[in-house]
Amino acid sequence: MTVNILDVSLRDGSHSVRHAFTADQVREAAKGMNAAGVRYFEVSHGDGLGGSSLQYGLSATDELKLIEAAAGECTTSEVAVLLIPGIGTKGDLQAAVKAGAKMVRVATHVTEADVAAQHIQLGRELGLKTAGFLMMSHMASVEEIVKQASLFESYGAEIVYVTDSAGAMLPKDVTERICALKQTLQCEIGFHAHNNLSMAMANTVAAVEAGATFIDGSLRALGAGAGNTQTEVMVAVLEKMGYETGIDLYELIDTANNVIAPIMQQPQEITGGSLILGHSGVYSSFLLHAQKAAKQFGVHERDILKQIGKLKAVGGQEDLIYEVAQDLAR
Ligand SMILES: CC[C@H](O)CC(=O)C(=O)O
Ligand SMILES: [Mn+2]
Repeated sequence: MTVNILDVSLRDGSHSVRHAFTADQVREAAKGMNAAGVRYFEVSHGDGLGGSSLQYGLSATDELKLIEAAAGECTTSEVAVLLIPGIGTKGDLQAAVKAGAKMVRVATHVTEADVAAQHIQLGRELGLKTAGFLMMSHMASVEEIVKQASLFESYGAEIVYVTDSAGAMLPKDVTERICALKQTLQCEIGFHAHNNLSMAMANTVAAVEAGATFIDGSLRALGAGAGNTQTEVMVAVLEKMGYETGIDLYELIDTANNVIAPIMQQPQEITGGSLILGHSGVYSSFLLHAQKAAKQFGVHERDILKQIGKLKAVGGQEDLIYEVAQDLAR
C-alpha cells in the first residue's frame, strides 16, 4: 500500500515565518526534499498564490521567484501551489506554471466548493495534477462534506482533501468524513492536519486507515498555529504501519534538521494561543494576527481567538481579528 506525502513546509510554513522565506532557503529545502524522494511539495505564500498583501502579510520574496528556485532543484519531486479563488487568480496560476509548478490545489471554505469550478478546470487544461482542498472541514457535517467534495470531483479534481485548518478535529471526525468520501467518490482522498490539540498524527493515522492516499505534513511541523503533522515523523510512523512512502527517512531528517530548523522564528509548539485555535475552531493562520492585535490593543490573544471562534470567522476575515481586539479593549 502506498501513501503519497505532500510536504507543505514551504507554503503552510510561510505563515509561521511571517512570509519571509528567501530564494536560498527554498532552494536548499527543495534540494533536500528532492534528494529524499518527496514526490510533491508546496511552495507559495501561506494564503496561496497572490496572498502577499497587507491583509494577509507581505512576502519578503516574490513567490514566483520561490517557485522557480524550488523547481530548479527538482529531478523527481514536483512543485505544487495552493490557489484560493478570490485571493489568487487564473493569471497567477498560469504564471506559477511558467515558473515550474506541476500541481495545483484549489482551496475553498468547506461549504463553498462551487467557486472553484473554473480554477479546477484550468488546472486540468494546463496538464497539472489538480486537487480540491476543503478548508475548515470541522465546520461541516459529513453529508455537507460529501456534497461539496462531489462538486470538486465533478469539476475534474483528481484528489479531494479534508482539511482540518483549525486543528479542531478528533480521530473519529476524520474517520467519519474520509469513510463517507471513500464510499461516494471515485477520486483519491487527501487529508491535511494541524496540531493545535496534539491530534495531528492521530488524525493522520485515522485518515490513512480510512483510505486517504494523499497526506500532508511539514518538516519540523513548520506551519500555521501549532504546525502540521511532522513529515519526517509521519514517514517513520507510516513505515512502521507497513505503508510505502518512497521516502528516504535519513535524508528527510537531515533536511528537517539542517535546513528547516534554522529558518524557524519560534519553536513549533502548542502554546496557549494555538491550543485555543483547536478548542474554539479558529483558522490556524489567525494566530499571529491575533498576537499582533493583542499587543496593539492590550488584550489577551486567547480572548480574541475565543470570540473569533464564536463568530465562526472564515479565511479572508482577518480584519475581524482587529475589530474584536478593539471591542475587547473597550
Ligand atoms: C489560509 C490558507 C490556509 O493556510 C490553507 C491551509 O493550509 C489550511 O486551511 O489549513
Ligand atoms: Mn494548513
